[in-house]
Formats: sequence, C-alpha cells, structure tokens
Amino acid sequence: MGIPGVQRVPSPLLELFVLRDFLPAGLCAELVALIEAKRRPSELANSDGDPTFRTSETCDLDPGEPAVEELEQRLREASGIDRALGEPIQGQRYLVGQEFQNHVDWFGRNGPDWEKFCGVAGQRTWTFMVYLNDVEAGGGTRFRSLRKTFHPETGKLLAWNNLHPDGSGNRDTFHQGMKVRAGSKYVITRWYREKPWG
Ligand SMILES: O=C(O)CCC(=O)C(=O)O
Ligand SMILES: [Fe+2]
Repeated sequence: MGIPGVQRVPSPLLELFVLRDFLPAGLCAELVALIEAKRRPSELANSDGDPTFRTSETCDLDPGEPAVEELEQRLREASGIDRALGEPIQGQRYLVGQEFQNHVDWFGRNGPDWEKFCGVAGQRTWTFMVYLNDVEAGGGTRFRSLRKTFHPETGKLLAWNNLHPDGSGNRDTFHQGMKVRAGSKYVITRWYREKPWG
C-alpha cells in the first residue's frame, strides 16, 4: 500500500490500512446505482445456518461497466495485486437494522468448506472494502481485537491482510458490520486469493 495518504493502523496484531477519499463521490454514486439495480440477499459461507448472521443484500458487479472498470484500476494501483487474483467485485447494501455479525473473511484449511470455496483459488489473502456513502447512524466496521470501529465515509478504503506471514488465518482479523441505525449503507468488498480466481 505505497500510495499517498494511506495510513497503517498502528497495531502488531494485524496489517490494516485506511485511505480516505480513495474514490471520488461521483464514482461512489455510480456504484451505488449499480448495486441498487442488481442486488440479491447476501450469502453465508460460515454462519452455521443462522439467518440473522448476515442480513444485507449483495450484488456481483459487472466488470464490463465503466464505473466497475475504473474501480478495478484504482484497486490495482492501491493494492499492487494482480486482478487475476481477485474474486468478482461485490457490492453490499445494508438498510436499518441490517448487519454482518462478527466473522473472519478467511476459510479454515481443514474445515468442510475448504474444498468448496478454496479448491481452485486457494485461501483469501487481502480484503479491500470501500464505503460508498455516509451513513446517518451505525453501520461501522468493528475490529474486536483492535477495540476499534471504523465509520463509513463516502469513498473511504479499508484494507487488511487476513493472514499471518506463514499463511495461516489471523484471528485478530475478526470484524463485524454493525447494524445500521439510520439511513442506509453501501460498501464494495473485494477479496483476493492465493491463486487466480479462474
Ligand atoms: O460491512 C462491513 O462493515 C463489513 C463487511 C464485511 O465484513 C464483509 O463483507 O466481509
Ligand atoms: Fe468480512
């Protein structure tokens, strides 16, 4: 993350960066409109079937859309990671009361989901998340280990390494999308893998 203005959150527990105004407001608005047009209920890889665990809606963004291509290029510049390692870029929408409870983005290597979710592309490495709007109340992203909540702000990027240097999952990356209390919340989520997504 060698780009101007990026701040590493000082902690030995995980590698986490914040960059305000990563995306201009106009691009954020275009992405919100795309999410609105194509959203569906979010899926759950690791909720043990609890329907309250992740109550947002998700959208796979079409890479052919000019706004998504622009986002892709900006993510490439910021991350230095080849887009081939990226999962399809997603958008998420949370309305009042919706949330994503405490979880990690990486998968257990010996868990039942490993083959299904990681057989081809391997483990998730980095998460890049961009807030697309200011939320009236609530909707922060809380990292329990850091005792820190990041607040949504139009265009702000949050990026963290899900893994330890030896490639094992870092439990200090547990985080949650807190309930939106007023307004709505739109975010971009982009996960990178060890190997090409395909
Ligand atoms: O919405 C948030 O603040 C967190 C989203 C998240 O953790 C995820 O989509 O994996
Ligand atoms: Fe997450």
